[in-house]
Amino acid sequence: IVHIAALNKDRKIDDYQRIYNKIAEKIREEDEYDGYIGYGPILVRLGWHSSGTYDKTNNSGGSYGGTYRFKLESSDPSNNGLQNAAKFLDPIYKEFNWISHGDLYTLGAVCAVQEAQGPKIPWRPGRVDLPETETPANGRLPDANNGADYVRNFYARLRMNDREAVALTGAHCLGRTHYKNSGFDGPWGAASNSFTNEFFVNLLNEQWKLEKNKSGNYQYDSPKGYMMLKTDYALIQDPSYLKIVKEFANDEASFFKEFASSFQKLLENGIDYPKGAPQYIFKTLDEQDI
Ligand code: HEM
Ligand SMILES: NC(=O)CCn1cnc2ccccc21
Repeated sequence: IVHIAALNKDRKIDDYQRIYNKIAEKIREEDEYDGYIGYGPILVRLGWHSSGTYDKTNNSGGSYGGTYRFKLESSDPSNNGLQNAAKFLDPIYKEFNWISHGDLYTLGAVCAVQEAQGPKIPWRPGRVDLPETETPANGRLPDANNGADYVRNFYARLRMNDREAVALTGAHCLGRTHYKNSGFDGPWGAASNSFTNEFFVNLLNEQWKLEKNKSGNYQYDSPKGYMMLKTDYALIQDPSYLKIVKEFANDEASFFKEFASSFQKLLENGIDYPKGAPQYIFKTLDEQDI
């Protein structure tokens, strides 16, 4: 399968910055969502899940076709709860319906990371809406009840190495798990809407206890009320992953650098960008004094 980015000569950076600002202002405005966490974390998850269906073996899935908009994909149990992110973006799509769904979902995730004081994520437009027939089957997104070998194999399908895998999972500094969505709960402690390296600091510094939760799933809990999935905890069980966790816990700048490149790679998996395709780095609201 080949997906070529469509170059749209009529649209320049300020067109996309306008959409970025609309999303950023709406995140700022609707701050009460999910116990005042806000919409940032779930917008990041929507961009990740619409990209995480990618399979390098046949270059299928991924963000290009915007197929999350079809029932088959949005009703995947792995996508429970993401409807809230899609509903958040609906009015913005109606106002700027010249943008493709794939570009909107990924732009929303980039905006959410940057507005949470995370790193700048370079972004390229050109995804093209594909028909429902192109929707990938359910089951391509990862299952949290697994260890390091599963995590390594899963990320390999997305062309990610150990360093990229650890960096990407660092996005679990944002938001929280919800029983009704995934059968995991917590953290009772501070769920965050700021993008930091805390996920790695917590992994190394907290005492973790494997517990069976009320849904019958196993998760690691800490005295401070933090939680980790088994796939999170795997990052300190595996020697190669552990080395990288320590680096990112001690050097937030190196985490930010690796996250930015890995997240752009994740959001662009499966897309061929022609020579001269534009790449944008958006300004935050703060940088524009908005
Ligand atoms: C092995 C890989 C991964 C597994 C098994 C996993 C699993 C999960 C689960 C079970 C939740 C809770 C969903 C809910 O109950 O609402 C969650 C939330 C989240 N995930 Fe992951 N995840 C993985 C990788 C990633 C990656 C690569 C990113 C982004 C780069 C990411 C970003 C997020 C965010 C931001 C949330 C919070 C959403 C919210 O607060 O509503 N995750 N993840
Ligand atoms: N600070 C916390 O205990 C929550 C961090 N956290 C750990 N694994 C997660 C998975 C999804 C969202 C937040 C997560």
